[in-house]
Amino acid sequence: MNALAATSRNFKQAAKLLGLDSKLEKSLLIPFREIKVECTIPKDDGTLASYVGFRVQHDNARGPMKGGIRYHHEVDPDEVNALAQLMTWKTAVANIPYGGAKGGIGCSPGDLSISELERLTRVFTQKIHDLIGIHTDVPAPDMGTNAQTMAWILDEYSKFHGYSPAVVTGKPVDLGGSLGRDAATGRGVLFATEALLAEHGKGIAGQRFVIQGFGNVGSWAAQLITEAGGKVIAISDVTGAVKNSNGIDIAKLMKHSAENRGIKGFDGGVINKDNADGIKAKYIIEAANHPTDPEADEILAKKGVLILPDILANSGGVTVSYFEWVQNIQGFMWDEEKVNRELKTYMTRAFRDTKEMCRSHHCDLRMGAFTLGVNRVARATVLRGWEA
Ligand SMILES: NC(=O)C1=CN([C@@H]2O[C@H](COP(=O)(O)OP(=O)(O)OC[C@H]3O[C@@H](n4cnc5c(N)ncnc54)[C@H](O)[C@@H]3O)[C@@H](O)[C@H]2O)C=CC1
Ligand SMILES: O=C(O)CCC(=O)C(=O)O
Repeated sequence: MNALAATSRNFKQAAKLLGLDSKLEKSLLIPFREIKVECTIPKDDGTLASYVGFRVQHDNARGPMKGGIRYHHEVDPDEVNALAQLMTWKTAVANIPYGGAKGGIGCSPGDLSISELERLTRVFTQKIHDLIGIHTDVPAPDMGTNAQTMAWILDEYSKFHGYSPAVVTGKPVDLGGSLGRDAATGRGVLFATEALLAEHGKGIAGQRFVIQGFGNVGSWAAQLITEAGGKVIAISDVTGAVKNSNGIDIAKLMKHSAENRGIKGFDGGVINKDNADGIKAKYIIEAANHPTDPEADEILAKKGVLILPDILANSGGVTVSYFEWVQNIQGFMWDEEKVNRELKTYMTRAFRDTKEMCRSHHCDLRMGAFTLGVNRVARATVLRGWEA
């Protein structure tokens, strides 16, 4: 099942549990705006190369649309649509005043030089600058993009609209980025995992963890879990996997990964209906977006595996993006301790609110988070008089 079909299926199930009116359900599902642009750049060797860039703005009932920009060869309209929709429910689960959006460019960032990436980012920004903005749509990093990408977007956007640091989040601290944003998604994963384990009378210390992906989110999660006393016994990325039942030395692996552009030697794979049955974990924390097929969800539920869903587990990134945007608008910088303290408050609250929906709708954590998010967006939509 493709990402959009799976996300829409989860949404429809939540709408049914909430008893939403069919017209409202339809209007919540259809994206506000879908943008597709051609981005042609001169390569370093003088030849021209064309790429397709997307930005899907899914919903703005609760505030400006918010979501990352992904550079990956598999980026396509369906995937960006699904990820934009997930952002709408995620910002509502986190209870931050945003809607949802997502963007991407179909490219292999590892095959482009830094100056080619800069030209591509600037051309993409030129094509979409009139459709994003501080109170309209605020991009951030996602897979294949980082703080430097945000700095280029900020600079290009500012040429058209004047200096506007709040137009992107996840930017370098020197340009108004928030302290703690780099680690925020991984730290939020730690806080959400602590909240889940506490429900079962457990803590991070002494637990064994397996992590798929070792970029921004995976490496920070590994580092913070280790600091909290957890044992990370296996990690995979696109280049391979490492395993050590005594616990992997994360600092050494980070150095190796930076020097070798990944962990080599093993083919990674996502969770799907073919491998879900082989999973022995008791808990799955979805630090990535949409890593589990609905078919795999069903298999894992039968096996009694508890899944902490993406729109809750990885909401720490967009939550600190919100703190960054607030700091930019106020022109006042928070210290890192305050960022991390507030993040913990937001993550714990999101977990508690999700559990409350699980209890009142007799559903699992994924449906708890979906009903929570969808209900908040539905209420805002009705209050604004948009449902008819
Ligand atoms: N960066 C952020 O703040 C947030 C990211 N996310 C999600 O987290 C996930 C990771 O994002 P980032 O860490 O930012 O990206 P990144 O580009 O920094 O790292 C991605 C990592 O995933 C690995 N990977 C890709 N395909 C894989 C596969 N099939 N098996 C094993 N590993 C694989 C890559 O080798 C790399 O280590 C994405 O799904 C993203 O949408 C969610 C919330 C916020
Ligand atoms: O920080 C943000 O605004 C968005 C992060 C993101 O793309 C995500 O949560 O999937």
